Amino acid sequence: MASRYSDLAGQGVFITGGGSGIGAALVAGFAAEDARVAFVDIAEAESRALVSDLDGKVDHLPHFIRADLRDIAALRSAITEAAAVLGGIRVLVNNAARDDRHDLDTVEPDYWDDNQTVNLRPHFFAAQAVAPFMRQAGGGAIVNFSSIAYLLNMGEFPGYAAAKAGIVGLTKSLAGRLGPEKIRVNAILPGMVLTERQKRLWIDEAAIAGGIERQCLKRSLTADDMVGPCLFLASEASAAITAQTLIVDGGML
Ligand SMILES: NC(=O)c1ccc[n+]([C@@H]2O[C@H](COP(=O)([O-])OP(=O)(O)OC[C@H]3O[C@@H](n4cnc5c(N)ncnc54)[C@H](O)[C@@H]3O)[C@@H](O)[C@H]2O)c1
Repeated sequence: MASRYSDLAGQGVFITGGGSGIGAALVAGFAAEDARVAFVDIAEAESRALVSDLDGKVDHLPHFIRADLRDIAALRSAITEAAAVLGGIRVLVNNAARDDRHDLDTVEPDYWDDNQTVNLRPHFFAAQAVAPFMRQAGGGAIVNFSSIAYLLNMGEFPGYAAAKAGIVGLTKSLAGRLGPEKIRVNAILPGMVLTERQKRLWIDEAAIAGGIERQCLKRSLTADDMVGPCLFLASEASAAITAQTLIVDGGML
């Protein structure tokens, strides 16, 4: 892939949930810009396969760290390790999530807490942990993955939807706090993106057809469709953009 954002070359980039789905496309996309990438995931086999697959194709081979984002100590230690390996961190992409379906009538407090511990809490603590490295670098960019799902009144995942709405509030608050230090914070709201997990668990042919029917663009979105918008928000091409949400849904909303 031709380099589109040359200022990203050599920059340290930390991505959560980079082992599969959109995260894997982001790892490959930043690496293709010659960025130095580290990513965390719990999916070890997929993460190691991704690194092997990129071997020989990119200048800086991405660095995988196994870490469960529910464990904040492990997340902090992964960010410290990444900064040492990459020579600093200038970009954070909070991508990981778990969109498990759950029913209003049966959710218990433990489930709710665990859901937020994956879908919202790490976003704050990753930002807190990368901020010192971004200050050292003279600035940085944080991209948080939210979702259009919280705008669609979907009843099957209230905890996930609440977290995705929370990410937008978090994005705006962090942008206010970190803007004076030249750290920009924005959110991407993907639409229906056909990752392997989505196809395996939730999206059948009828759902795909229904989604395309609602979109202006009459094709399915792929993980690669999220890469350009994320590179843009990470790069100096968007130097004056912060506290914003970018909807990437093929025109569904
Ligand atoms: N796919 C879509 O249609 C869609 C739509 C809207 C928003 N999004 C958002 O885009 C982002 C990526 O979505 P995706 O579809 O690629 O998801 P995915 O489930 O395919 O991948 C998420 C990755 O995060 C990892 N992960 C999950 N829990 C983790 C944990 N506790 N610790 C470390 N890693 C963990 C998984 O192993 C996986 O590699 C998410 O924030 C999601 O909410 C996706």
